[in-house]
Amino acid sequence: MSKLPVIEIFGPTIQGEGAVIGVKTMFVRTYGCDYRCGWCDSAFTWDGSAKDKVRMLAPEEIMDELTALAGDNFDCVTLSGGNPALIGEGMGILIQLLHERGIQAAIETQGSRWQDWFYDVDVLTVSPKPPSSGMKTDWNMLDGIMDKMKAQGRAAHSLKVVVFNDEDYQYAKSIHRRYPGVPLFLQPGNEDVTEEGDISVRLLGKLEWLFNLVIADPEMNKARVLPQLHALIWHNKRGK
Ligand SMILES: C[S@@+](CC[C@H](N)C(=O)[O-])C[C@H]1O[C@@H](n2cnc3c(N)ncnc32)[C@H](O)[C@@H]1O
Ligand SMILES: Nc1nc2[nH]cc(C(=O)O)c2c(=O)[nH]1
Ligand code: SF4
Ligand SMILES: [Mg+2]
Repeated sequence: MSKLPVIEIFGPTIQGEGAVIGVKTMFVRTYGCDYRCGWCDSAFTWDGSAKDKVRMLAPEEIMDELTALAGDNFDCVTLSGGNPALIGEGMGILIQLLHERGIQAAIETQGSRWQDWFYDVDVLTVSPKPPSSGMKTDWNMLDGIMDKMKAQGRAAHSLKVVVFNDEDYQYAKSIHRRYPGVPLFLQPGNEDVTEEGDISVRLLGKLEWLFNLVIADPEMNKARVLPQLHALIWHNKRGK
C-alpha cells in the first residue's frame, strides 16, 4: 500500500519561506502530524476539522492531479503537511516520479522523523520547533537527521526556525550553535492565523522586531531573516 493521505494539492504559487523563497512551486499537503504546535497555521492537517477532505491517493494519481492543475507550468513540487515525514514508501515513489519528469522535490518537515527518501529530495527544510510551540525537540533524532544529510544527502538542506518571542530566539541560537555549517533561516511567527483581511502591517512589524535582534547579535552574522512572503501577499488565505 503506497497511497498517501492528501489534504490539499494547489499551485502554482510562490514558495514563501526559507532557502528557495520566491521560486514557483506546486504544493502537496499531506494529512497528519506527530506535533500539535499551539500556533500551527495548518492545524486543519491534524485537528480533525478537515478530515472529510482527506483523500488516499497513489503517487501516480498525485502526479496526474498536478499536471491537470498546472500542465507544464511548474518544475518544483513542495511536499508539506502536516508532517510528510510520517509517510514512507509512497512518498519515495512520488519523489521518483517527479524526478523522472525533471521536477524538483522540496520538503517541509520539523525534524521529528527520518525517512530514507530524505536522501533523494532536492531541497530539505528542517524546521525544529521553539518553546512557544509547546513541543519538545527530540535532539537525538534531529542530530541523526543533520548527520545523515551532511554525510550523503543530495539535498540542499537548511534549518528554519519560527520565532515568536525572546525565548524562541535563544532556541534559534542554540540550533545555530549546534549545527553551525547548516544555513539557518529565521521567520517571524504569525500570531493570529485566523485573522481575516490584510495582516501585512502586523507581520512586517514582527519582521522588524526580528531584524533588530539579529542586527544586534554578532553570533547571528550568518543567519538569514525572511518573512512568510506568501502571507504578506495573500494573508491567511488557504491554498496559497
Ligand atoms: C505548517 S508546517 C508543515 C511542515 C512541518 N510540519 C513543519 O512544521 O516544518 C510549514 C511551516 O510553517 C511554519 N509555521 C506554522 N505555523 C506558523 C505560524 N503561525 N507562523 C509562522 N510560521 C508558521 C512551520 O514552522 C513550518 O516551517
Ligand atoms: N506559498 C507558500 N509557501 C510555503 N512555504 C512553506 C509552506 C508550508 O505550509 O509548508 C508554504 C505555504 O503554505 N505557502
Ligand atoms: S509540526 Fe508543522 S504541521 Fe505539525 S503542528 Fe507544528 S507547524 Fe503544524
Ligand atoms: Mg504554510
